[in-house]
Amino acid sequence: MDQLGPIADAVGAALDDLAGRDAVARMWARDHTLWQDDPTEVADRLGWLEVAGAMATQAERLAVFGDALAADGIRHVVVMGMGGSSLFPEVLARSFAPVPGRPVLRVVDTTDPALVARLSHECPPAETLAIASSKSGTTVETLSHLAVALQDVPPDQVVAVTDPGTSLAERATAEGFRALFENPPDIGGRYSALSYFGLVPAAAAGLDVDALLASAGAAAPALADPDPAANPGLRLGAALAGAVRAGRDKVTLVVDGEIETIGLWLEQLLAESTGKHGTGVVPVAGERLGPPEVYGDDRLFVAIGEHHGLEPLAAAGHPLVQLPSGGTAGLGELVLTWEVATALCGAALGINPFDQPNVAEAKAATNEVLEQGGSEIAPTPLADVLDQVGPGDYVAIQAYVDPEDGVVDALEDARTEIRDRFRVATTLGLGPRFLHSTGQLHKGGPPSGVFLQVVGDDPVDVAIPDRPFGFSTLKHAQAEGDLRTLRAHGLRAARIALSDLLEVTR
Ligand SMILES: O=P(O)(O)OC[C@H]1O[C@](O)(CO)[C@@H](O)[C@@H]1O
Repeated sequence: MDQLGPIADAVGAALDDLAGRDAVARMWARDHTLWQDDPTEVADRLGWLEVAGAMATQAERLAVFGDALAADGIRHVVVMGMGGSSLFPEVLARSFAPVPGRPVLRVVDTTDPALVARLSHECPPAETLAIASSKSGTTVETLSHLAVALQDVPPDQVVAVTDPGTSLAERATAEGFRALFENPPDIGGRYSALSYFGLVPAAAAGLDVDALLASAGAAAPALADPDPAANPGLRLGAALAGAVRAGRDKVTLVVDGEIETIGLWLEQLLAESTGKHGTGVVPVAGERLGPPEVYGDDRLFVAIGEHHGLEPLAAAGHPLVQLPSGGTAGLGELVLTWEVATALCGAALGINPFDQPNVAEAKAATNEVLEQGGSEIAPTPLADVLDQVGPGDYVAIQAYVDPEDGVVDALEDARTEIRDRFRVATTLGLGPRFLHSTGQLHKGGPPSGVFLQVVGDDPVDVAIPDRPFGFSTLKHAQAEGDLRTLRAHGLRAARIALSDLLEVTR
């Protein structure tokens, strides 16, 4: 049962507003004026509403594709993509046990050279299928990984998932890739989980695509119901918008262990969709659950599944929304419910939940650094930055490190310590993944972020074919470019020495 407490009035107002504008019906009718008069990046971004049904007609093709991989001796499937093109495959890889006799699914969405170097040892080229996933077909990380893969893997072990007509689609045909899956172009990256972007990796790993789609399909009628009592997406969207309006914009996700990594996907959906024009939901994913006294009065807790430790939070006056968890069997429903909620939250907040107006800035700054050469950035003492943290802020650790290194756990400890000491929300994003997820919110959302950037050293580098720089240079340029962009927005952002940040727990 939801316990909305201090945000109940604001949630009621959001529900009234959405009902008054006939929001649910207009959304399903693909009426872009629900969000803005200009149809650009709205009218052509609503294909996710019905994609589960459309994809059901492709289930046979996907099954044939998956069966053939196993028969051809493929043991590893590596998805190369960023943000919306890779995070749902990451959820699949981490939520489902490998299917016996089928390839193991893995995702690469980092420019950390240590991981890139390891990957080619851990996934022998003769047994590996590489999937290049990019809506635009132009994302530098994805194209760099593809270039590395093509050094060792023959084109008939490479697949492209992209929009029709992109340069990646042209390459798939010209270079004889094993398959090209052209995605419906009216679906934005972060809403693409139930399209080819999620389903091709699922089929390759031998997962039950039909079940995933059926779970979403079964949820659709309720999600189209204008009655909030019947529509969990409408209730959730109003709760998110009401929380933002009531100053509780730190939406803290507490997720069922089996599908824990859905938090990563939800983070990018919420942050990139709502974090703009100075407002938005600040999703807090993967933060350890604590006692009431470590939280400020800027939180809304959203729990998926049953958890110990929530009742004391509600009793202490923190608003709580509880959603059932269907585990892996309910993933399709969960995805569609949150997409509906996010789209309606955007309508209630008066923003377009389908664009990402600030993402290009950091990309441009990275290119500038690559062209002009990087600079030596002297680390700022952590204490100097933490001195600036106050109530209502959030501290975002942005770590350009090897995602599989133990340092990530140590950073989680540092994160918890900062949360407990300052009673502020904390996030931990791995670079450059977060640039395609929370990066939009950091720059365009509420200016309450305090950004701690750490950049791991690279004992080895990996060259990127056909580029004048390797992964290490790219990683450092991405970090520097983002730091410049955050500072250009007047935000509190600093490079911190990794050792200094880890010291915080001692
Ligand atoms: O699928 P693409 O075009 O490679 O883009 C990857 C990601 O980059 C972003 O455009 C923004 O960083 C996301 O919205 C998107 O999911």
